[in-house]
Amino acid sequence: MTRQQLVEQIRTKKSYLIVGLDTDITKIPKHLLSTADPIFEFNKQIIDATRDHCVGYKINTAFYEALGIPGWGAMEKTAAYIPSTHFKIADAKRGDIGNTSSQYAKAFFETLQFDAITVAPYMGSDSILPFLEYKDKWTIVLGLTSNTGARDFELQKAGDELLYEKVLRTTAQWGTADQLMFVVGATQASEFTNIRAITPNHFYLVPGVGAQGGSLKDISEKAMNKEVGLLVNASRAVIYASGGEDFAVKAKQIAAAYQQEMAGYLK
Ligand SMILES: O=C(O)c1cc(=O)[nH]c(=O)n1[C@@H]1O[C@H](COP(=O)(O)O)[C@@H](O)[C@H]1O
Repeated sequence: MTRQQLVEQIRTKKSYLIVGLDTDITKIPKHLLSTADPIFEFNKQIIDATRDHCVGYKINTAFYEALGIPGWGAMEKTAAYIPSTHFKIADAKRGDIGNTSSQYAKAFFETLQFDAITVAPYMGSDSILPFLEYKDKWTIVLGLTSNTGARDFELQKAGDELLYEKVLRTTAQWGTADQLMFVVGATQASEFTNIRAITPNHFYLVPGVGAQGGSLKDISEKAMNKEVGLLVNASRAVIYASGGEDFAVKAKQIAAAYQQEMAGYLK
């Protein structure tokens, strides 16, 4: 999906919501456990219920990998079920020596046909460049993450700047804003203005609203650019809005509420 298509979809729907499919077999409603593929069945109903309110889905691969082959199967089926109109993110946080990253890129961009993948920048340029060779796909580099551990490295000084600032400035040179995004945690409000100043044109994938307590208002007011430039993810707050048989109805209500709030922030 091109940047222009993404922006158009956001403008049309008045939403920059990404629904996170962090589907945990221990948290899905019990009545689904007797179906042939409970994880896929849950995702399918969540997608059907929320698709009008969001612009994409983020599959957190950990929840699928944890289940072995059945989990991988559910991920493949879910990825194929996501409508082609929607942005499809593999939240896999990969990155390794070059020839290994090439295989990760092939797995997620070609075999599973995701539009985007999250990658960790710690190993440097040769670990990221194989993803960026796919010019029509999106590489989403961890910038400033939402977790408390962001203080351990990302918010430490690296010379005369913070490590995350160095990551943003350096990786922004490796690809264009048409193929590179950054993860910016919604919980890191004090840094939003600075981050936008360093990377004025990039899209951000913003996790951390909902269950982690980040503010949709803060990120929207401080980091939106003229092309919106934000994809805000909510996982648990949407998909586990109810643990009962009405889970999809409740997920739709929460997704619609995010959409409505987002519509108010769009310039
Ligand atoms: O890359 C991510 O998506 C990510 C980066 C980050 O800094 N923080 C973060 O929470 N995430 C992911 O975003 C999702 C957040 O889930 P909820 O807190 O349930 O909305 C999970 O899939 C996390 O793995």
